[in-house]
Amino acid sequence: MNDDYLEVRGVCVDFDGFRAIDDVDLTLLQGRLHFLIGPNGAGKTTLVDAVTGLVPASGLIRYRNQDLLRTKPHRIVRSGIGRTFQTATVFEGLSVLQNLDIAGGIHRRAWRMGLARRGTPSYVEEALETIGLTDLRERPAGVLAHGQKQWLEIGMLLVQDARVMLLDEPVAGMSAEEREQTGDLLRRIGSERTIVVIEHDMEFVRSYADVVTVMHAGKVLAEGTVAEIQADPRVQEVYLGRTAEEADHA
Ligand SMILES: Nc1ncnc2c1ncn2[C@@H]1O[C@H](COP(=O)(O)OP(=O)(O)OP(=O)(O)O)[C@@H](O)[C@H]1O
Repeated sequence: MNDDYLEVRGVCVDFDGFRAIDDVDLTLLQGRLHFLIGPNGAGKTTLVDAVTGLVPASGLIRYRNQDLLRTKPHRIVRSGIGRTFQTATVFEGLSVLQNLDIAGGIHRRAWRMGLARRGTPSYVEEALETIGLTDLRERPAGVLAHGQKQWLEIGMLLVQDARVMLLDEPVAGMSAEEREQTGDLLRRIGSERTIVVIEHDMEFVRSYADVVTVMHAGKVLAEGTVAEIQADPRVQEVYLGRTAEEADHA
């Protein structure tokens, strides 16, 4: 196996004596769409916070032989790990292109020099193309549709050259069409990246997940394909049971 995977071993996060993440093990492989599901409060966002250095954690989180628990958040970004949050964090008053400029800060010098001579650098053009916003590049991000803002955020990770993308509920609030476009986008960019999606939308999980990890009360309850997860009685009890029942009545 190459070293392009994220390894989580025995990770714990405590908040004033409350154990929000409890001895979590995960191996996130490149080229698979990995989904993290579980009831509210299961610890999904906190786990992503631990990987990106936003909360202190114990245990081991390693990417490309780098120990992330001993790495500062901005260096974690530089080492190729990017994330989105539940609410979009684009700069609404700035254009799509300016948002990508800011996100590509690691490359900024090269771009500034390049801009004077050659216009928009190729990696920004590629990101615009990939997220489908080429024609909207001069638009203020604030006027974009909800789905387009989420795609811009993903574009911002692309220009950062994030090899690992941790996406917190990227399709929340999207129309069915936007969800499908997002799923296709994740498939395209996921073939050469490690992508982890926190998601509540089970229809979306069923359509796009290669691997699903179910969290409950800070622990990994189960891991497998959608079919394996759905057949697991422990998962049905804490989480999918409710969803499956709802699906039966739908
Ligand atoms: N900064 C914090 N201080 C104290 N407790 C926290 C903090 N952040 C999260 N928690 C608690 O940790 C637990 C896990 O929260 P987390 O947000 O990671 O869950 P989640 O699975 O992402 O839930 P949701 O699906 O609702 O987003 C919850 O009980 C939450 O209240």
